[in-house]
Amino acid sequence: MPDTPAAPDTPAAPVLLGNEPGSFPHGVLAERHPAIIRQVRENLPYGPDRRRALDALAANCVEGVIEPLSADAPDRDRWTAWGMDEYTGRSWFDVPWLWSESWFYRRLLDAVGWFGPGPWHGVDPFRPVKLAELRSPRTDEELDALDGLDALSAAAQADALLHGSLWGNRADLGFRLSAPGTTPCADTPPLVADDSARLWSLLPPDAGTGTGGGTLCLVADNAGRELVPDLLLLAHLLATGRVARAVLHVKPYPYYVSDATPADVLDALERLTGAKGRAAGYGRLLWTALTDGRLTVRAHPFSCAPLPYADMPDDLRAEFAAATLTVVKGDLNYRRLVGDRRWPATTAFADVTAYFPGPVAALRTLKSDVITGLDATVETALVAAGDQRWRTAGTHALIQVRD
Ligand SMILES: O=P(O)(O)OC[C@H]1O[C@](O)(CO)[C@@H](O)[C@@H]1O
Repeated sequence: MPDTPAAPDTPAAPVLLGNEPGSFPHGVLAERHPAIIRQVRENLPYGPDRRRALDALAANCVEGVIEPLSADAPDRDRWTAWGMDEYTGRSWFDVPWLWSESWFYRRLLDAVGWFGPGPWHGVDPFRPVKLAELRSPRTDEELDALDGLDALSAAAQADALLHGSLWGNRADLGFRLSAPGTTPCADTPPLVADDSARLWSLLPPDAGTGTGGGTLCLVADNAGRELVPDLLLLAHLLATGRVARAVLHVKPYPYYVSDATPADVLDALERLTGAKGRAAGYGRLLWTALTDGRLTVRAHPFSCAPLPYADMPDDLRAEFAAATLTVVKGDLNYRRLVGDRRWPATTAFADVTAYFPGPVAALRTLKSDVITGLDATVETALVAAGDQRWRTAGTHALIQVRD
């Protein structure tokens, strides 16, 4: 399988595995995945066959080994190219953590009958939790707060929407299964890196007016309370002429519990168009932009690949190369962007993303060990403030740009 180093000129750090008891990746494989299966079992009335399959997966993912997809699996060839044969027979804990996690979600879809011919074909096992979040009063509050933006300067409005999209990444349903009630850490500033000025310099107002304006790719992460502010940001960028077109990349199938799929985009859009005030206006703008082609939704198979973006296929590479800026959202996408490795925290973000075919920005709250691009002073302060939970608790965030 491909194993392109994220940055040919930077010595590659070791790839993260899940086989170290007590480590964060080990906890995800040993505890979070079984908890996700229990949640899926409770949230939909699956029949005995599906329940048996879920129980079998619960045992296999903790105690078993990787078993190949069935011969008639529609994506068997793709997974073969992504390393399935190489890892068959190995413990889930002994292969790259990134690979193992993606494999979990792929096998979960088998267990619930997503690909099968039966009644559960195409039914998102995470839909109940996604919808509950989208319909929650918290979402109403966030949409109502948008009307307060009118009192701000244009620059402050843009920053508010950028930060809404950034911190929306904390609303991750899988994450909350094992990190309930995390609160921002008062000891160190919540933003560990802030390249927002560089980001805005790449998207000047009105650069997108006329026919030759720029395209923004936004590689989305979670549905619901992250996707809503992502859409608001896109609407604002289109409305202010900072971009002429936007491409929203989502997952082709349910993944990492709350990751956004095309169906989730429609649900979020409905939430916006059904809202009041500025939110509704943005909803209508996005609806029109979808119909006239200024906004497109992509669900590329590689979006669910268990591999870093350094291994992206040529068609995706060409898309990102043509964009004025690609904004990559969330923790998992960050791991895939820089490579899921034990980088020293001060490793230059520009070095580990040098392979990326165009300007790229990461908007991420920190929910796993991987981190790059920190100033040494920031790292020292974070470490001095206590334990290493700043890396994983979602209390800190970053905006990093490589142009
Ligand atoms: O939704 P996000 O921001 O990608 O976070 C998902 C993260 O949750 C985990 O599943 C566990 O932290 C990570 O593997 C992953 O990076």
